Amino acid sequence: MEKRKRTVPAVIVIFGGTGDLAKRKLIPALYNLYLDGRMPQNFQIIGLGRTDLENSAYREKLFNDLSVFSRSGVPSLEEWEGFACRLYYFRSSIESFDSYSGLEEKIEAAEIGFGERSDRIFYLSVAPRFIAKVTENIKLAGLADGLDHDRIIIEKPFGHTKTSAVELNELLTSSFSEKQIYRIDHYLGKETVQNILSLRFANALFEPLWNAEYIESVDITVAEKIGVEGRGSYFEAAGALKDMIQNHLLQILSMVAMESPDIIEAEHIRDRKVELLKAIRRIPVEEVREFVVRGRYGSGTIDGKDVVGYLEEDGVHQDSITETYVALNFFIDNPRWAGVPFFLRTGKRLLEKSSSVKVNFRNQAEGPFRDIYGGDQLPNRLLINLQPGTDIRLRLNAKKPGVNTGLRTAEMIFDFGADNQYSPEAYETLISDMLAGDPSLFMRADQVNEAWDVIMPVLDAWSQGSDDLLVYTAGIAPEELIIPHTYRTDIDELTSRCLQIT
Ligand SMILES: NC(=O)C1=CN([C@@H]2O[C@H](COP(=O)(O)OP(=O)(O)OC[C@H]3O[C@@H](n4cnc5c(N)ncnc54)[C@H](OP(=O)(O)O)[C@@H]3O)[C@@H](O)[C@H]2O)C=CC1
Ligand SMILES: O=C1O[C@H](COP(=O)(O)O)[C@@H](O)[C@H](O)[C@H]1O
Repeated sequence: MEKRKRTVPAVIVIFGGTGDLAKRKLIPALYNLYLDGRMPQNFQIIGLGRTDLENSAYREKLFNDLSVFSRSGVPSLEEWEGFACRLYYFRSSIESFDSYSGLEEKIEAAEIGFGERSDRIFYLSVAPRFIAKVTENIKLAGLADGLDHDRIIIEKPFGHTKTSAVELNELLTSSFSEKQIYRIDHYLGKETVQNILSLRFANALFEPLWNAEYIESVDITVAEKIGVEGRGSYFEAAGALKDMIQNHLLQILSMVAMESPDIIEAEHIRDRKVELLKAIRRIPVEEVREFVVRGRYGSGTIDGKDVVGYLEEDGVHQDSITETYVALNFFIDNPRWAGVPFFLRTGKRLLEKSSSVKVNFRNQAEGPFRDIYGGDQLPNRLLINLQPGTDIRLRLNAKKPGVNTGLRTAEMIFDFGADNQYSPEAYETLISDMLAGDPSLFMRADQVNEAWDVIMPVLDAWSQGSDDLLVYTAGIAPEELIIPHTYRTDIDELTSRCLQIT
């Protein structure tokens, strides 16, 4: 790991400094960057919320949160004190313009201590409905100037439809330049997701085969064990399609399927991703039920413990039609992928946490081994485990040992974690890049808009009725969940999938 002390001071204002994301991801990421010597020499963090807290109580709360959520475990008192003395709380309402002059005083006080103007970073870790108001107030109060050193970070979901995302982008770009806006998709900060591009484009092995001639289908799965974890009211308005597919899974799909960028540089990569998103065939609204399946978890058992169904979660309406599982079958209309089904699925309250990409190569049953192929032999498959496992497994057919011509399947395994001693959390990578002014791993406006365009027909179809919403038992294995009937393939475990949704 390269350690660099940044020389320009920074004030980081976290709108939503008392929220779930701040406690579980943002503060741990900032603390670990501090431990790793990757924060600026001078910095201050100002957490903002309505909760009544003194600085000391805020620090104490974050110490307790860090102890639970940080990859570095319980902070040592010495290291914590070095960090905590740069941590402040500002109680205020983000909707009231008056509170922004108080915030300005806090920022300026920090800058007086630094002896110079700092980079001012505004992290909007608040519900999407606040984003327009907060950015407007930051601008009106003159907290940020038009130069690149002041930045605004926007959490997902970015908008709630394509139209609202376009409007939000227009509003943001009327106050800030594109270089100042960092739209987060934390999956892009994951090492294993970034490695998809290295695997594809730094190896002569895969790229010549990475097309419809050799690949039969691609599965992208993000399975979660957790439920909505107290975020019921947020999830009610989102659902798995907007919460996961519109952003994380479409970004993974873009990296798996995009054309090669000329060089590994932000704009080149983003251009190729946008082209890919544009090439995804839009599912006609009247065909959505054939290509998309949705479900909601009922009660069940996970790790031997009973868990409640989605409808019993706090903040969820009794007549909710929100989906916690979705599976879609996409096609990509370009020469590379003609006719290859891409199958994306994600769900909460499944048997285990497991995210992967499976690239299923075509069957070689017609080759010279045709008489002995079959039985235990399976087509080649590249399995890219993204989390929590972080390995890449290439399934091969090899000679059976002994005096015969038989075949057996074998696996070549590369364990991404084994040689990777420094393994930052996604938010560490993203915050560090943002502090350095590097937008490569952030979403450009046109990427966000295209991703919405891909899912809009599904939202439109779902707005017409919900009798296709199925209920599954919490704790079920993802393979046992129903998939769109358009997704047909002969390959191994998919054939054993059965309908378990009741
Ligand atoms: N939590 C997660 O795992 C993830 C969250 N996100 C996104 O991050 C953002 C934040 O989510 P999350 O932390 O879960 O949300 P929470 O509901 O946990 O937190 C909301 C925060 O906003 C503050 N807030 C709400 N209203 C006001 C107001 N009027 N004035 C001042 N502060 C206010 C709350 O402060 P207080 O309660 O003190 O008033 C609290 O700090 C959302 O956009 C979400 O979609 C994205 C990915 C994952
Ligand atoms: O953005 C989100 O992601 C998490 C899953 O993130 P992971 O890094 O743990 O895979 C998901 O639980 C949450 O609902 C969603 O908003």
